Amino acid sequence: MNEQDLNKIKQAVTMILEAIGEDPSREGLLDTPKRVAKMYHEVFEGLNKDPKEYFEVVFHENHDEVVLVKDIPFYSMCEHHLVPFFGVAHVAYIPRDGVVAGLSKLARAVETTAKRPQLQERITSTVADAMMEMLNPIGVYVIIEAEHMCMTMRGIKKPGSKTITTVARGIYEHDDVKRAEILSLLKTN
Ligand SMILES: Nc1nc2c(ncn2[C@@H]2O[C@H](COP(=O)(O)OP(=O)(O)OP(=O)(O)O)[C@@H](O)[C@H]2O)c(=O)[nH]1
Ligand SMILES: [Zn+2]
Repeated sequence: MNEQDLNKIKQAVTMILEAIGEDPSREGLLDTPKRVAKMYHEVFEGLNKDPKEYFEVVFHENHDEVVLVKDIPFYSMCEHHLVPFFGVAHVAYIPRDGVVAGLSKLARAVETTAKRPQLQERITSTVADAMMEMLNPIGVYVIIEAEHMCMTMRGIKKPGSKTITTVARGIYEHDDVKRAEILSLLKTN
């Protein structure tokens, strides 16, 4: 985000403050437009990145069973209301021909994908598709559990409600046993 874009956000935030009946020149709000611009720069920085990048470097290891990184925390912004939704992602895949990714890269792909105006379904499928394309694994299974603040603090107001999305690619699309394996691994501590 360049200086011009940051200024656009600052102006917009000043206008919002005016529109809600606040006084943007009072002491507590003086730096708010600048702070919000900085925050948007941070929470939307995934817009400039492609999660596929993280899978450009791979290792070769003779491992042909599941690799699961679970409970990856993430924060995102709902694209309809620009309020947060957050939770955990579980990313599983079965390498093909020993092509494995660094474990942190699975978490990085989730984080980068989440840092945009998003839908939970799209985060789930983007991560799965990036891994399918770059690692050509036997299969990928991504599960995301999240709480949407647009459903808790406003609107329908259902605090505690959780949304779970799953995306299965490759073998996971039609292999119930393989999917059940992941679900049972998610239950273990
Ligand atoms: N599918 C999907 N829907 C989402 C997600 N985040 C928020 N939503 C929904 O997006 C919808 C937007 O609906 P609209 O009717 O256009 O907006 P609204 O009047 O503010 O809707 P309410 O939340 O029902 O008050 C709502 O039903 C939200 O719950 C998401 O990640 N995936
Ligand atoms: Zn929303």
